[in-house]
Amino acid sequence: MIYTITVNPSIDYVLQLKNLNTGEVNRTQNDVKLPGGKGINVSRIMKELNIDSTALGFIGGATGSMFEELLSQHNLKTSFTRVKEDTRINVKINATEQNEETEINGAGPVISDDEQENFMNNLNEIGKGDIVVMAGSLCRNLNTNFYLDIAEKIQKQGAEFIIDTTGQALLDTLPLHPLVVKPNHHELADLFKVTFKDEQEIITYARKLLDKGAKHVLVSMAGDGALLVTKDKAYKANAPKGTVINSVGAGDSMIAGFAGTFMETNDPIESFHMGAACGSATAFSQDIAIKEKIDEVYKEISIIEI
Ligand SMILES: Nc1ncnc2c1ncn2[C@@H]1O[C@H](COP(=O)(O)OP(=O)(O)O)[C@@H](O)[C@H]1O
Ligand SMILES: O=P(O)(O)OC[C@H]1O[C@](O)(COP(=O)(O)O)[C@@H](O)[C@@H]1O
Repeated sequence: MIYTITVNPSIDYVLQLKNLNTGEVNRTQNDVKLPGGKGINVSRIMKELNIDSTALGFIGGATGSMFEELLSQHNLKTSFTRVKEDTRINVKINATEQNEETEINGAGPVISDDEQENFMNNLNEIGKGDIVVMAGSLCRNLNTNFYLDIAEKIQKQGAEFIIDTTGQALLDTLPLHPLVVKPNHHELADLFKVTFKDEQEIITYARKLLDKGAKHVLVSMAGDGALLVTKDKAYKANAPKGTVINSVGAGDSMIAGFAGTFMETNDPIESFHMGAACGSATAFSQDIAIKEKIDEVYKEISIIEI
């Protein structure tokens, strides 16, 4: 079984307007509320790929109830830990004529010690053969060790893990050998406080994550595609041409496609192909991609060794 952990889920409030003028009143042409958060998006893509997963995380308050209602139509297996404070609302602004996406993500609720303990106890059922995907930011008061504590616990119970987060929280878990990490190229540059001149430099820094313990490193590069880097080889997936509608969740979709396919095939290149297809298919969709779109985009992607 795959478990996804979204410590800090969100209601994604996606606003579409022609132009965003800061400091003025702006009116939307279209707006939708989606159940968001990185692990949630991973579970949703897995569902499209017909792979079973259980979504875990903290939800709370009236926004938490709304989140559950929004999620209910997706028929995911969930086992959330209820908390007192409100689930956050993340604002995503798509300015279509400016061709610009602006995101404002909330810090999330404060999680009490008891709530943290309930969450940890909920992980006791995870065991051998399971894969745990931990994704997204931590709620405002959680210690940066929180992911490390989870990784240590579920590894002792026999499970593998994948982590999609940034900064020190990511670096700390590398010695425990995550199955996959997927920084985007900006996050990878921030990790090492560098600026990349070209893809070869990206590959060099991706290999540093392998050296620190990651089993596979994907580097996503939005409209420029993605890289899969191994100790002695590197592969590139193209980003097919298409109309970008809402790229929120593209990275999560890539992880879901990679992890789900890897669990079934153990083949990193095929998994990379499916990951890239899921990422682009989501960028070309209003919401997280559906199966038909993923299949269509899959045919437009080639993986080449570089
Ligand atoms: N504009 C786009 N056109 C085509 N594919 C895209 C586009 N944006 C994202 N993708 C695909 O989705 C993947 C993940 O997107 P990216 O934006 O890099 O991740 P994140 O959301 O984590 O920053 C990319 O590597 C690419 O394969
Ligand atoms: O936990 P974070 O880093 O604040 O990100 C949360 C946001 O990430 C998303 O899961 C989208 O992630 P990506 O665009 O990086 O794939 C949104 O649904 C959510 O609002």
